[in-house]
Amino acid sequence: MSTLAVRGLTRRFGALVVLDDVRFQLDAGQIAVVVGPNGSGKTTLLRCVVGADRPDEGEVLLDGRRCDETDPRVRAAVAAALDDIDFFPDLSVVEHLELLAYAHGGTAEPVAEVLAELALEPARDQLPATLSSGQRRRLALASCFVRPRRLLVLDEPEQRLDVRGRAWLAQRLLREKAAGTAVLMASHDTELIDRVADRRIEIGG
Ligand SMILES: Nc1ncnc2c1ncn2[C@@H]1O[C@H](COP(=O)(O)OP(=O)(O)OP(=O)(O)O)[C@@H](O)[C@H]1O
Repeated sequence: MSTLAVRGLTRRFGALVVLDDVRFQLDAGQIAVVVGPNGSGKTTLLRCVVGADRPDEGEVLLDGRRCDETDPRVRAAVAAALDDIDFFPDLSVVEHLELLAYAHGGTAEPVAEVLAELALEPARDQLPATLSSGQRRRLALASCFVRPRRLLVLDEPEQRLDVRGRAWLAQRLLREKAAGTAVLMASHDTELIDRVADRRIEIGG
């Protein structure tokens, strides 16, 4: 059974049909990259997959069950970094990561490594309001990697990463794949896509 199955997904905003009968499957250890021009609906597709937006038609199945973000099993399995990440204003970087790890049934063990990988160690005790936009993006990514996950959903994870960060990202995604995580991501970075993608899901254009 596929980790993720998307069937007949359609999303309209007024007269604008953004997603039109999108369908695909994603197995454990596969990386699928959603590609398409600006405004083609990549973010909308990812939002529908994680339950942050509701499709007008179609369904999203996780392990054969309808994906509902209020289902604890779904929330335990899906780690996502989309655009709209909010942080608790009074928790530091390291406190966020530890909280997320524990909240999803993990331990704080991965936190030190993830802080180092994402160059967040110097900011570990800062509050979110004091972070640069790049550090906020990296904290959003870090939030996915400190917790248990079987499906990872990332919206343009290359954004605001420098050359070293992008090299790290490719390696990290390949490690996710090797560990059996299913990865669904949107990206405009052709080099990254060529390195990691098992499959391209083309929408729009
Ligand atoms: N809540 C909304 N209400 C109305 N229109 C919306 C809404 N969300 C998205 N859209 C429209 O849907 C289209 C697809 O947007 P989306 O953000 O999914 O594209 P994208 O492929 O991720 O774009 P980009 O590559 O620029 O990030 C755009 O025309 C956008 O304006």
